[in-house]
Amino acid sequence: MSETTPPPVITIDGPAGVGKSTISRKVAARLGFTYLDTGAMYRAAALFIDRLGIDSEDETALQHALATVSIELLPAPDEFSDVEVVLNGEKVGALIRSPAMSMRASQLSALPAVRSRLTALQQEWGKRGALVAEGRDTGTVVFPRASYKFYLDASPEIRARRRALQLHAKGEEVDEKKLLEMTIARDRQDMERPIAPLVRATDALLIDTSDKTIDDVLLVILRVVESGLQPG
Ligand SMILES: Nc1ncnc2c1ncn2[C@@H]1O[C@H](COP(=O)(O)OP(=O)(O)O)[C@@H](O)[C@H]1O
Ligand SMILES: Nc1ccn([C@@H]2O[C@H](COP(=O)(O)OP(=O)(O)O)[C@@H](O)[C@H]2O)c(=O)n1
Repeated sequence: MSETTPPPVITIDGPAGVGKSTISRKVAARLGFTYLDTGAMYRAAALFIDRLGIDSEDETALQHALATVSIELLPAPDEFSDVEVVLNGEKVGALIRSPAMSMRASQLSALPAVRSRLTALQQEWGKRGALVAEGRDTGTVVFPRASYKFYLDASPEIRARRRALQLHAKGEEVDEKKLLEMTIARDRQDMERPIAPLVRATDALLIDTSDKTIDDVLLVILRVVESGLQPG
């Protein structure tokens, strides 16, 4: 029996607010790949669990509930917008993007039942076509054999500032000091969890975006991908 080659996958991981979504959307648009926002799936799962009021310690109840949950990602209308997230038929985009939901998603994403279900759903996406996947563990756990892997980084201060500007542009009130504290706390939580922690894959290219524009970062990634230099 002949094995078919899986579609190509590019992974882009990194801490909160570093530019993963912005860059991934652009890379996907340039290459004609599908953009997979795995963080949006963790956010939707957190909302789902909280709405049901499941005890997060109850692994069996979590597994049972998550077995049938439907989390769809609809393509963003343009390369500047977030993907629309449909949770069991309901559009929940506006509900899952708040700083409070970011923290909640981070807490619940440490649970084994949540990780195993979402990882499986993400790997299904990988079978359907070429992907740019972004999150925390896309290069380490979800797609360890990805064709190209990138890890974006920048100081917490720079990331909190970018996030503050982003929320401000949406007309939201922002306490930048609090945002910085939350960014640091969330990174620590994501990096210190035992399962699929945020860590650079040994074969991922590290890009420090602190002094780079969005276009600079895009160019670095496209150069690597188009030159075919990074082995999968
Ligand atoms: N290199 C960069 N320079 C300046 N701003 C950036 C850069 N990369 C991303 N941004 C901005 O930072 C904010 C957060 O980016 P986003 O892509 O949402 O991060 P993430 O998906 O990693 O949380 C957005 O407003 C985005 O436009
Ligand atoms: N592959 C992923 C993606 C997100 N997550 C979790 O989901 C949370 C929200 O992810 P996100 O990518 O939407 O967050 P931002 O980086 O956009 O702020 C993270 O803080 C992680 O705890 C994860 O555990 N694994």
